[in-house]
Amino acid sequence: MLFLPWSNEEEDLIHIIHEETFELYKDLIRQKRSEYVHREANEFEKAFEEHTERGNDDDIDDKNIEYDQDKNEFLIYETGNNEGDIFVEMGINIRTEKVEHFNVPKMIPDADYQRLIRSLNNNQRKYTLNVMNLIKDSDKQFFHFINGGAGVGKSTLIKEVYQSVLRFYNSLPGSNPETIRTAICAPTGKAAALIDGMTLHSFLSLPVNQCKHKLVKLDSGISNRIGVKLKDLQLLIIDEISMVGFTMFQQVDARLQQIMKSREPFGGVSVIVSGDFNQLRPVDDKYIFQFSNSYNALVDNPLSSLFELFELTEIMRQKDDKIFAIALSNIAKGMMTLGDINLLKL
Ligand SMILES: Nc1ncnc2c1ncn2[C@@H]1O[C@H](COP(=O)(O)OP(=O)(O)OP(=O)(O)O)[C@@H](O)[C@H]1O
Repeated sequence: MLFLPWSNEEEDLIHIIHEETFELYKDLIRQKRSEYVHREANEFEKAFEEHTERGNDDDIDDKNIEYDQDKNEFLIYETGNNEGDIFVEMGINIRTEKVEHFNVPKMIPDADYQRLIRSLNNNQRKYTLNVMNLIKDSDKQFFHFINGGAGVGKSTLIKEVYQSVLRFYNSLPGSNPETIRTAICAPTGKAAALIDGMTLHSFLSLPVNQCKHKLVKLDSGISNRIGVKLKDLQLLIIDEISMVGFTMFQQVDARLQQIMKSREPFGGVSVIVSGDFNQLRPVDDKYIFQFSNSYNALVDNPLSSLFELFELTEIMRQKDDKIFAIALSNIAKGMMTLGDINLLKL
């Protein structure tokens, strides 16, 4: 009935005998439905499961990233925090007129910033000072990985670091607040919204379809326009890194090299990544770092070997949330207590 055209809600939809109306218009309903529903929900689930199983069976050939010129797969997204191009995701080959859009970094009000800084715990504070010293005192590129279980304050920390770095850059004489010198991103729209950032796809115009393992080279005009916007980029912060797969991480590296016109890793841009590898894993891809249960990195990715590890351990969530976060952390370590089991049974 969803697909039956109507003009008066009361007469056409509410005060009717549904079975009779359906019988009367079933051909039209089926025809309209077929225009919108191409696959049933359970078919999607089945396809997704099959795809995941296949992905697990044969590991991705990471060397197989190709660079080619296929403009349809590569679009500059119109809005900040979207997940990508809906037409491309649906496999519809429509060229829509696009304009690149960057969220110009926004400083939070002074009072909020001071409150944020004052609320930091010791480790968060130490880490911030470390980053600020690196930013202020040298041009040396750095790569950090902030690791820690659920609720230890990783997102809070990177939001604060981003604000601190932004303030520093904006305080430099002659600085242009419209210039993007630091950016904060996440792999999904939801995660990006939580940190007031952009998706990696939007920010770096990455291809939506990760399965093809192709990074399409930017059209030179687009590349130049992005290059102008990002030419001063010095620090990229990425949250929820566990959801960024091996392939996507390489694409971030390649895209930054292309935009910054530099063969240095990540185009010479410093990178801070933050996440918990016991939480969500990448869709249809393997982790960028491989971890054993004891959190030791078994480095099999040249990019991951660049990263210095920083751990946050103190769970910052309040009351009930904190108990839940501890239970999650125990599960991740394979050390569940009876209390944890009972909590999850409720
Ligand atoms: N220093 C702090 N003082 C007080 N509360 C804090 C502090 N750091 C973080 N929090 C609070 O703890 C909670 C968890 O923080 P946050 O979301 O930053 O953790 P996370 O490690 O990113 O968690 P997850 O991995 O589950 O996303 C939030 O409610 C946050 O406001």
